[in-house]
Amino acid sequence: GPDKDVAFIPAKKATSLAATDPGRLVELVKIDPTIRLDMRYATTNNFTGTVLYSEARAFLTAPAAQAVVRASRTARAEGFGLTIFDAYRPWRVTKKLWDATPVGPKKNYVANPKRGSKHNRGCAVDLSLHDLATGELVDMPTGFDDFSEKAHRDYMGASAGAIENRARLQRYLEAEGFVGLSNEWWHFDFTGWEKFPVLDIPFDKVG
Ligand SMILES: C[C@@H](N)C(=O)N[C@H](C)C(=O)O
Ligand SMILES: [Zn+2]
Repeated sequence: GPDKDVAFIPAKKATSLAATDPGRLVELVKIDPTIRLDMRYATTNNFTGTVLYSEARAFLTAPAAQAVVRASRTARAEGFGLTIFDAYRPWRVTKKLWDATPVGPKKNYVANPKRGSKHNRGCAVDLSLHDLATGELVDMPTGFDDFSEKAHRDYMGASAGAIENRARLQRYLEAEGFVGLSNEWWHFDFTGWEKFPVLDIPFDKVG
């Protein structure tokens, strides 16, 4: 598990999240069926090249999930949909991602399992936008999990369209209480994440 001072709910305590607990994980598509999933860690199409999730499902704590739904509504009104790459991530998967990342600068793009990831708390989301008219993902400065400086939120070497789309995504999420991670244009943390424990509940035990 993570460091002793990190509040941690291991897999065997999965039932300790009551239905009324604000930290209870909510499945995004159940509260907004228009949200599209491209859960990359449920496929080999991710930086590890291995399947890390047995199911392609996106969960967040209730307040974070509701905030994503509000962002989705604003996006849709302007002709865009949300495509989710990752949301709640069990702690054991953060451990695997960390171990799969070589020592060096790429470690800056993955949370250290000793502290846990905000994804483990159901309070971080990785996502992009698709164009509702064409169904295509919009142009962004990089693909998901590009661990280079081109992924930085302030990287200005991308096309004007990609920079505009990155700003649009940031505007939708920041209006609803998320803060963008400086290194990764696709990653947003929900304000107040400190109040939620690091979880290691597998998807099939979330309920
Ligand atoms: C691995 C990448 N998708 C990611 O989520 N990075 C942040 C820093 C994390 O692991 O929490
Ligand atoms: Zn992330």
